[in-house]
Amino acid sequence: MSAQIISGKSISDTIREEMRDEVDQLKQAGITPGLVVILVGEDPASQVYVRNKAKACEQLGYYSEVVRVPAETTQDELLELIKRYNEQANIHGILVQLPLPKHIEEKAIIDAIAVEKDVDGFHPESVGNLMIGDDALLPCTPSGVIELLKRTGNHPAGKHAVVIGRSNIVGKPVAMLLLRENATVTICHSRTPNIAELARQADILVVGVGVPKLVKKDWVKPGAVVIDVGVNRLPDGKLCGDVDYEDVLDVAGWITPVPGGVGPMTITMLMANTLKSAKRTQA
Ligand SMILES: Nc1nc(=O)c2c([nH]1)NC[C@@H]1CN(c3ccc(C(=O)N[C@@H](CCC(=O)O)C(=O)O)cc3)C=[N+]21
Ligand SMILES: [Mg+2]
Repeated sequence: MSAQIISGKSISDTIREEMRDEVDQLKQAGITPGLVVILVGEDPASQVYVRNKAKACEQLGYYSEVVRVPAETTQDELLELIKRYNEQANIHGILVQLPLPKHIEEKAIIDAIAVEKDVDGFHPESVGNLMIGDDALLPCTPSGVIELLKRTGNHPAGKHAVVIGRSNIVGKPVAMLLLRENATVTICHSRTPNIAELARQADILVVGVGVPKLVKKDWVKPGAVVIDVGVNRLPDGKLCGDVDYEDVLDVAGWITPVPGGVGPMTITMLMANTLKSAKRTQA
């Protein structure tokens, strides 16, 4: 038996279609959702994401700006730029593409973004609200993962979810969202001695560590749902996940491909967050 492929591309298209009415209504009320993406330096991988985000904005009729500043931009200059967009009423979401050049402290930048425009969900106040279950803009990749699960009928409630990775942008928030959905959650990381054994107990396995093809078929329980958050650029230019897709395909019950899995969902959730933020400005 071969796993069912979870098409993030197609689910993403569905969600964007579902959003269209809401966007149009808001625009008729005089509010066009606006997103600014700030790109520091010339990282070629970042360029692709930025282009995909701009495309999604165009498709949904958002106002979008892409601000490209040189890699030598100082922290103060970047803070000044953020301050400007914090105050700009036609902008509802601010995304500063990470990682930043070494001379800029990421925390200072994230902290400076107005929490109501924090469409990445990386601000400490957004993270805190997620943790206590209050209303918040949720981080895009983790909320995309939850959407993929729910929309394929793989509801997390009562399941054992194993998360490999503990980053602030993927592992920790996705674990918290799975918990909120009533899964039992295990978080594994580089110092976990028996990762394969724990992974094999997962009904839902979420992997986001940045190690190409780390997860092999003997890490996966037959029939499990495998969500691959990895986006690794191989030397040949091809994109590859943290899961050995070919190897895992005939043991998993469900699997996300890379590309075409979690990636498009990240962008769609960014669009959803921007819409949510824009709607909140309505009287
Ligand atoms: N502040 C910030 N927020 C982010 O959300 C953020 C970031 N910084 N830095 C970089 C990572 C990475 N990321 C991706 C988004 C979309 C795809 C995506 O659309 N991937 C497509 C293919 C893209 C391609 O072909 O290269 C896919 O998987 O099918 C991938 C990766 C957002 N990130
Ligand atoms: Mg994001």
